[in-house]
Amino acid sequence: MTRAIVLVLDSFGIGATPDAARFGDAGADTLGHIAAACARGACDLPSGPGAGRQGPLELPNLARLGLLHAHHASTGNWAEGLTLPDAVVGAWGHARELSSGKDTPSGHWEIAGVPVRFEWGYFPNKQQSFPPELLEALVQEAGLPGVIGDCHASGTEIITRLGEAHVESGKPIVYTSADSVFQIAAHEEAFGLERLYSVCETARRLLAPYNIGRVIARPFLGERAAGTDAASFTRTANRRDYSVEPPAPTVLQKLHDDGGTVVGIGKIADIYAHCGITRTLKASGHDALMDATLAAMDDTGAHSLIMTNFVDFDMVHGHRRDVAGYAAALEHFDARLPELLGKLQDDDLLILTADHGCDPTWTGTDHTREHIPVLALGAGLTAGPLGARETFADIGQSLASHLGLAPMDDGESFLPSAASSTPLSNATGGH
Ligand SMILES: O=P(O)(O)O[C@H]1O[C@H](CO)[C@@H](O)[C@H]1O
Ligand SMILES: [Mn+2]
Ligand SMILES: [Mn+2]
Repeated sequence: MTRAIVLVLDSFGIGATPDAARFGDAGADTLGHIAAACARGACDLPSGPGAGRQGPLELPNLARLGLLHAHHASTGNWAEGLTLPDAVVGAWGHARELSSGKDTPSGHWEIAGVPVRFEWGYFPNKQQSFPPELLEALVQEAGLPGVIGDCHASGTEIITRLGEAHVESGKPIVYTSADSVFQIAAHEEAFGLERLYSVCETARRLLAPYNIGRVIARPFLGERAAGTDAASFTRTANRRDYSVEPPAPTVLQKLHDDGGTVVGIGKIADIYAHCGITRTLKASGHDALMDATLAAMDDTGAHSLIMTNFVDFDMVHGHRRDVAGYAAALEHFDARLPELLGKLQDDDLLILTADHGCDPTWTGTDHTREHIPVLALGAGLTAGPLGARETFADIGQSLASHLGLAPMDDGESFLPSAASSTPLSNATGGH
């Protein structure tokens, strides 16, 4: 009953990579800087989302899997204020990225054994970011009255700034970031959700010559409150990503082609451009994503991969530079981990990891080039260090080995060559 469960904590970096300076990210450390802010009392949340969180960061279950040791190996520092576990039960390490970008598809594809060795196209951070001929073609082919935006922006800031102009004019808001991305924001009701998706599909087609990784639909709702100047626009859960296909078959594709089952939860199917996905479970919010993961563990049989992307760390907290919210989300995720550990079966391999960093204390609103944690349990692994991994693809190679697939072209497996028969129930103390 060989299964693998991969949880991607989107943007949960554990310290800058050796090449971070090239990205302006030398010194970035998502976990370390959140921990430091919590330790100095800067992340107390008396009310609102995450209410009740206060003081030093507490991640006892992730710490037992080796998170703090992995962060220490990555940065040379112990994350401030966290309690070291009595015993580490997992195999832990940190990995650097071979891919040229620090974006979500690159990170996920490399985790699945396929690094991105080519350079993506990017749009410059200047007044008019997009080529005029591209926007003209989009307006023409999608039958739009025009577009507004045309710049680098944070998605929440730009709808606050331009939401009303969009609703009044019917012109969608187009913007980008340090990622290889073309994002389109539009009001779900005033503009229409299906119409927004259709405009995104047109954009996806027109962007082919520009080598852009993703088009993202960013629907929102809200209005200007009557009699005031305050407009409140909020993004909805109906975001949709239109990624190009991975440059080579990922371990998901290989498992799928081998007759296995690949369950993609949350954004996973979109990120892999629906390549190699057997079943998609959509869910919004970390609780629903965790619930869907637990349900999938209950009803997914042998020769399978369950992969979940926990997007709110990145989308709701990292890009918003919301340090306290990120801390609360981590603690909430940690508190739910025992439920998942309790469902592991003896032949399961569990991997917790990330796809890039998004240090909420860093300048700007973009991702940060960081090591990712590699926390693994099962498949004959013994508790202890996996060392500094040269590529995220070591995860994909380990998955291929665990699932009995032909080796991937990249990456080195960290599983013991002949998996020992140490049952998971012994390693986790009964979980
Ligand atoms: O600011 P928002 O719209 O959340 O966008 C962020 O999310 C996108 C995907 O990670 C990135 O391109 C970044 O710009
Ligand atoms: Mn991401
Ligand atoms: Mn992001």
